[in-house]
Amino acid sequence: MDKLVVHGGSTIKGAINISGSKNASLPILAAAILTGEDCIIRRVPDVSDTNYMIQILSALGADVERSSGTVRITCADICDEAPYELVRRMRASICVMGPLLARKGRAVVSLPGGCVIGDRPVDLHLKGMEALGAKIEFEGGNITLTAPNGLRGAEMDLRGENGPTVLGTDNVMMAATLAEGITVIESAAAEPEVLDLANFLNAMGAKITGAGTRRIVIEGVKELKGVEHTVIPDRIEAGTFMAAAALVGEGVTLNRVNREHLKAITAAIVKSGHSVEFNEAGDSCHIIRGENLQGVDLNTAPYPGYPTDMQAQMTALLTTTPGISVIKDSIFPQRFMHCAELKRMGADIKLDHGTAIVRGVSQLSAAPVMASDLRASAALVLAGLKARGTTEISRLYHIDRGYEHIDEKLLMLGAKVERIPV
Ligand SMILES: CC(=O)N[C@H]1[C@@H](OP(=O)(O)OP(=O)(O)OC[C@H]2O[C@@H](n3ccc(=O)[nH]c3=O)[C@H](O)[C@@H]2O)O[C@H](CO)[C@@H](O)[C@@H]1O
Ligand SMILES: C=C(OP(=O)(O)O)C(=O)O
Repeated sequence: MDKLVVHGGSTIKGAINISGSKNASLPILAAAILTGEDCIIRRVPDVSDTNYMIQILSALGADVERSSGTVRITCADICDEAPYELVRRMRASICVMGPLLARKGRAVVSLPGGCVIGDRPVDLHLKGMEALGAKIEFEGGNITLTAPNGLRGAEMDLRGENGPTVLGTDNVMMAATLAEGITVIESAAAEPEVLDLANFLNAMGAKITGAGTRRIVIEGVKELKGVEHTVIPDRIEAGTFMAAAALVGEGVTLNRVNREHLKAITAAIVKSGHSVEFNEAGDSCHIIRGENLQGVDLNTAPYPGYPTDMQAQMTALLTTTPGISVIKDSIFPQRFMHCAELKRMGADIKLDHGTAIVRGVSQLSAAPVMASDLRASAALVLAGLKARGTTEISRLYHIDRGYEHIDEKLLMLGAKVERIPV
């Protein structure tokens, strides 16, 4: 369990490359199950979540090779039961369910448990699989789905109480690629990661239209083939470094980004008084810390709204932004574990039913803090960069789930950070 020591109070400057998206990579790696041919996936970030997904695929019988950012997967002969010991470590392992069911006619996957960011049910995933004709049974903490005669296309609405489901849309879309007939998903998630998965599946020979909108239509095909694909840039990693640049930057450039995917995050950072300039191609941006800053009100929403995965980091930025900011998380109303730790560093935050009311203070002070989840840990790193003194962040494995070599990237920008193996 490594620790990160952040010596606060210095500035960051320079340029870094943003990695491939963790949340696009995970379902794309799982989608390789849909074919017996070789899939080559590039820019897969070297983070523990993608490593777990690779371990799950290997345990299912896939032949997997990883060399830096490129992963080659061949699922010539695979079994249909995902091992609990691996699945329980990562909620996104649920994305093997759709591909296994479509390819093997049966899938056994552990029911994911609760999570520190809130309740994370899979009822919408199962609603979709049932609509495609799967029989579902629960036993011993596992879900068993069967469709011995194959899946059939169907129309369904996957809207939940808090909006669409990203991995639920991915799962059903993957299952429907090999179903007989046409599937229509209404109230689908429109996140860029869903579109990236659809592009991967279409390159494999699937017939998917409408991905990236609220209505996805999938015409089932008999089989899919191997393909090469490059994963989209990680918009949350980019947003996190944008927030760092806004907090303590002296001119920071982020390369390998996608302007379109960053609109809501850019708007929030600009509204709080900083400047974000993109190059003409929209794949690089330069952030200059502002002088006349103001609080902003945010509410997380499905894409193209403000992403819940950037809520904690923006909360950290706003702790030292003058004025009052009201931050609501409508997608995961309990996702405020970072606030207690930020308060230990001197932040003025009041929590009220899924809303954080942040009153900007002039300075944070370093403290030993504990990471509770992936984005909460990123928020603590940001606060540590800004704070006076040395902040020690324990349970760094949370941040290693989703940020590729974050300490090395911060060092490249001139931050004073040290990873201490414990
Ligand atoms: C690996 C990955 O890509 N993870 C992302 C994905 O998670 P994930 O796909 O698991 O999140 P969902 O989009 O499914 O969750 C959105 C909302 O729907 C609810 N819900 C979800 C499924 C379901 O069957 N029933 C139900 O009620 C959830 O509790 C939540 O309130 O999207 C989230 C929302 O953008 C992000 O925070 C996660 O980083
Ligand atoms: C919550 C996240 O991931 P996961 O859905 O895998 O827990 C995230 O990436 O912020």
